[in-house]
Amino acid sequence: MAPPQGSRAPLEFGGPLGAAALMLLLPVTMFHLLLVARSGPARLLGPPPYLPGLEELWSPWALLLCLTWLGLQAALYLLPARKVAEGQELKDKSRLRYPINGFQALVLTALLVGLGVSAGLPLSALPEMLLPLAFAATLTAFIFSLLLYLKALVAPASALAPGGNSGSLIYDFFLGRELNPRICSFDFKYFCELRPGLIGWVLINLALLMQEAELRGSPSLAMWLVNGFQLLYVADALWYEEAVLTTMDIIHDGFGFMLAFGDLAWVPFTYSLQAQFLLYHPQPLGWPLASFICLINAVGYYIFRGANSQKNTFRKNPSDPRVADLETISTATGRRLLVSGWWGMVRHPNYLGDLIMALAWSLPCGVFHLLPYFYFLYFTALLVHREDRDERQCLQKYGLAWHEYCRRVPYRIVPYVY
Ligand SMILES: NC(=O)C1=CN([C@@H]2O[C@H](COP(=O)(O)OP(=O)(O)OC[C@H]3O[C@@H](n4cnc5c(N)ncnc54)[C@H](OP(=O)(O)O)[C@@H]3O)[C@@H](O)[C@H]2O)C=CC1
Ligand SMILES: CC(C)CCC[C@@H](C)[C@H]1CC=C2C3=C(CC[C@@]21C)[C@@]1(C)CC[C@H](O)C[C@@H]1CC3
Repeated sequence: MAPPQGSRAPLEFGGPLGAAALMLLLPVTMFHLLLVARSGPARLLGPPPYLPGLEELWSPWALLLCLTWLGLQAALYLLPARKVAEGQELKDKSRLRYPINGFQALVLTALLVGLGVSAGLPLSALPEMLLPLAFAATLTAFIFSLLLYLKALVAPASALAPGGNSGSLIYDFFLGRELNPRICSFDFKYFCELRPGLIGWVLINLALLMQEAELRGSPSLAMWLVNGFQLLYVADALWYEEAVLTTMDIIHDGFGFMLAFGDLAWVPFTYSLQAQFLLYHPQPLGWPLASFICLINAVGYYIFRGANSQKNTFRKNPSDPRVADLETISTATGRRLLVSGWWGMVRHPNYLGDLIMALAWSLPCGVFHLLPYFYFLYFTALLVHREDRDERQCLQKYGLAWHEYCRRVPYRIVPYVY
């Protein structure tokens, strides 16, 4: 299939071969983690305890649950929003509108789940269903990506993403062809990025906490910490939902298998790994160490939130008194770049904060297993790669001014290290 004119971009993720490998590797890794988390030795690098048969993976009930969850989140997305935000300018100079009601969806989901549990909904049975649920979510993501690929075939050229239209079927299916696939005002990518996966992640964490309470009389301190930290992270993402409109996922990447699988399966089933590990491998944790871990998470959150808010405030209104005194450099596009404050310390201070939090989420699981540190390791790789992609895009956008920024702020993520 010929690529549409004018939309050639350098291939990422190792081209079609890399995309094919990732499409296999990502689901295999997710199932591996789900299996080893519940096994005795819980070895990240060892073989899985056994290979599950199709009868253990496939359950029509799990698929029904998965689709009901998506339906519920879609219904909450369609409720009246406190605000409707405009996205970045598109190729055709138009701007899309997005409802800002993600936090409301989180609160309403919590109320519904609370009502359900008090009426006898067996939430603590969810951990037993993680394998078939993950399988159903993977299947859903695959079929959904296929439909998105087909939808893109009839989309106008102006609706296509810069990156996912190479002409290679595998590569484009993986990266996604259409930038903002929508039906009427329902934006699939924006919906998936923040709602079903992130809220599903905290729901799975809660179910694991409840099962631990059933098994051992009460949830452990380690389980409380992991639940609390990750709930804060998800609530923050939904509270500052508008900020996602300026991420490269929304502005640059198409919606294909990578994001569909990432949002619907990878996030809920692998980001809940620490809580899964703790259910099967309880870890003693005293208050002094717990307080120290809370401090690490607080430092990470302070940097993460401070950096993200500073940039978002500056991008919305550079004369805002909170950012007006910061030093900046001008670029040929008319937009300026911050060179003092958080963004003068390293070029991605928000990634640094995020990584510190990732470490704090693993520490309650002790230091004798590598498995709960998977998220930290994977996330380091993801952010280093993401940072590299972002730098290339910024260089393209800002040219010489970006070189000047790199000269003034030489470190990327960790001061004096990287
Ligand atoms: N938990 C998870 O799995 C993931 C979490 N994240 C988190 O999501 C958040 C968003 O991350 P992400 O979308 O990658 O990128 P960023 O929020 O870091 O945004 C990068 C953009 O910021 C702008 N920018 C860069 N430097 C400056 C500067 N000095 N002054 C002003 N603007 C600048 C540029 O865009 P422009 O100039 O066009 O505004 C650049 O493209 C982060 O906190 C990250 O840690 C991200 C990925 C996965
Ligand atoms: C599994 C693949 C290799 C990659 C999948 C990537 C996705 C899981 C992530 C891509 C960007 C994401 C962002 C977030 C969650 C993970 C994904 C979807 C946040 C919503 C997390 C909370 C932050 O506050 C904002 C993030 C934006 C990017």
